[in-house]
Amino acid sequence: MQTGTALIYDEEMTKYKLLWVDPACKIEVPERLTVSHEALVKNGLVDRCVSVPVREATDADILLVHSEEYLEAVKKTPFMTLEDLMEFTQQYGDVYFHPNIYHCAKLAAGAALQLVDNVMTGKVRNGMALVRPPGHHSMRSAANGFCVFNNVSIAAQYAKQKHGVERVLIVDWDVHHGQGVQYCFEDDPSVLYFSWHRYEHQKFWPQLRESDYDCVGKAKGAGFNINVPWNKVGMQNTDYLSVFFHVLLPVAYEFCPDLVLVCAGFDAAIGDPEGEMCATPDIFAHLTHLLMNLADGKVCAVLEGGYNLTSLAQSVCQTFQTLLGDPTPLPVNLDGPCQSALESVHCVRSAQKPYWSCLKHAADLPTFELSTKRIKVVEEEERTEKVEEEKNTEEIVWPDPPKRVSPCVRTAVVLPDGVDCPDGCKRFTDLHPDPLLGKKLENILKDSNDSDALSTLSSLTALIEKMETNKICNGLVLVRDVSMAMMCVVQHAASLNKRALIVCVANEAIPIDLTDDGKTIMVHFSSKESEEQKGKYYIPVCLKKGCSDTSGIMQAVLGLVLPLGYQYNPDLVLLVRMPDCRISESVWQQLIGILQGLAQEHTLVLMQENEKASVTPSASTLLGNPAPRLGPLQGPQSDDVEALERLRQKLQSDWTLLQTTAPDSR
Ligand SMILES: NCCCNCCCCCC(=O)CS
Ligand SMILES: [Zn+2]
Repeated sequence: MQTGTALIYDEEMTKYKLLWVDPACKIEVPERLTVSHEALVKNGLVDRCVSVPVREATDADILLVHSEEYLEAVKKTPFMTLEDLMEFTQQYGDVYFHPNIYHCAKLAAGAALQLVDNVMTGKVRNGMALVRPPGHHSMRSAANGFCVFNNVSIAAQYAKQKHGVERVLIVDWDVHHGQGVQYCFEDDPSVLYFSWHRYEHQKFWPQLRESDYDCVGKAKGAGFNINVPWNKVGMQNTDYLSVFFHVLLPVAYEFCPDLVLVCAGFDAAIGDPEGEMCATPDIFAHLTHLLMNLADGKVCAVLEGGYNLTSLAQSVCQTFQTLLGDPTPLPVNLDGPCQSALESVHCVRSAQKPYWSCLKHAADLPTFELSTKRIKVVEEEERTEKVEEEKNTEEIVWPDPPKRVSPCVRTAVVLPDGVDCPDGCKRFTDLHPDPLLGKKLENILKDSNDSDALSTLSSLTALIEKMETNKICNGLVLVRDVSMAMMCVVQHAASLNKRALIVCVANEAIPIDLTDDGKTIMVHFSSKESEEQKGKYYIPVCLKKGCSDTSGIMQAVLGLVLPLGYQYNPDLVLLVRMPDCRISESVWQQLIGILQGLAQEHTLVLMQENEKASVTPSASTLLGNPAPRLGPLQGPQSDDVEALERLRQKLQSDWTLLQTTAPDSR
């Protein structure tokens, strides 16, 4: 299995800067790279990465995206006087040139290509390039928004041409719309471009009509361009996650990319003068994690924006730690998305509905949107350049991201004799069995002197305690009686006052009486409608075709289990696979991989002891290896979707992160 995270950085890219007065450009400073790299050094992350050298992009590389006349023009800048540089700059918007910027722009693009080469040839699993100048605003024949060459667009074309990549997903989490990327691929169905961006109904830079949610791509590329406008500032972690759960991830899994490129701009983080958002740096740990089970883990992040040097450095470290496989931090107290974010999610899903089967049941455009659409057209004429007032975001403070310590044992296993311990795992036995355990579990144990059941259960309970004290990250346990073991875990977690999220894949309904006390929440996948409607903590997901229905499961995991799980914020995730369920191995691995974003990766996998064939694949994913791709997903069954939507309607007043439509409260 491929491992290793590439870090691509060269201090040469710090050797250009603004040589004259220009308020719009003064935030793009060399210190952006130095503080990021220094933070990586300070946190011991550079030593854990594979350092890959930069290279200069060749003319041929650059001509994959840019025109010859533009390249020839930029080639002249190293020999220009200051006056010439200022005059040359005038023809473009919100960008500046410098005698050394052409060299640095070739290195920035070349760094992205080095990253693609190393990931595609399997020298590393994933990585990030720390570069400047950024790229996503530059266009075929124009520099723009601090960008000279479109680093990520060049990397996408290069990956297709040199490595035969057929489908590239570009996730642009920078707070600005990468219009240069959109223009490059808007009629290209092999490159799915996703961007969220501060928009404020076209009042925010670059004030383009084509940045709105209804610009979905052109001709064959229709549906392969996804714009999520933020029409207000102050967006928080929950707003970002809501868009990943209800827009990006369902489409990304349906698209099933061979490669994921990230326009990793951190001006979307709190404290940034451009974005003026409120999402904290640790959110990038989760956004990165949520992409790492796509494309067999082939994720290449390339730095774009990010102008608050504190939040930039913290966000870069959060991203690298997740690429390296460190446990994600707890997603603390997420409330639901704000009204404006919800409207954007609603509008994007309805605009993309014709193109993606995962969205075929999405709601239509909210009525108010149709009316404001006309109003917006009217405002078009009135649009005036907003006067740039100095943003005093320097005063904003936020807590340091939590330490993310990897337990010394990543994956512990409790297996019957005769089942080998998978490489990288540690066989676990309870060294100090609790003599009273039989008594404590008598309500669960049918036969309290069933010695090996008792020993398994005591290992199970001891394993949970080792996870809760962060000695062990996650675990895999094979038992004879899965239901009984599950009840034991539920009871033990409750006794430790730990909140458990249980995801149970079965075929039949299972005998379990969950106390509705909120200490445990269970999502139960089965092929049978469960007659009793239990409280808000027991969520039956019925799939007509049962757990063999890949797209049905994935639709529910991404659109229901993830939002629920992130909002519930458990200390422990228990994944239970009932013997009768027919889930496919790779879907099971996706489930394990995706849900590791919760509970600081304290995932406990519970299976029947005869599922020996599943031990190695389950352990592989628990060890942090990416789950295998599922292939492009078909649409889920209509009646399953309708059942899921009924469930959403019922739950979303309690679990607001489940919402996908804005109440028509205009
Ligand atoms: N004429 C009004 C100026 C408005 N500011 C422009 C800032 C461009 C930002 C580009 C960027 O951050 C790349 S990620
Ligand atoms: Zn930006």
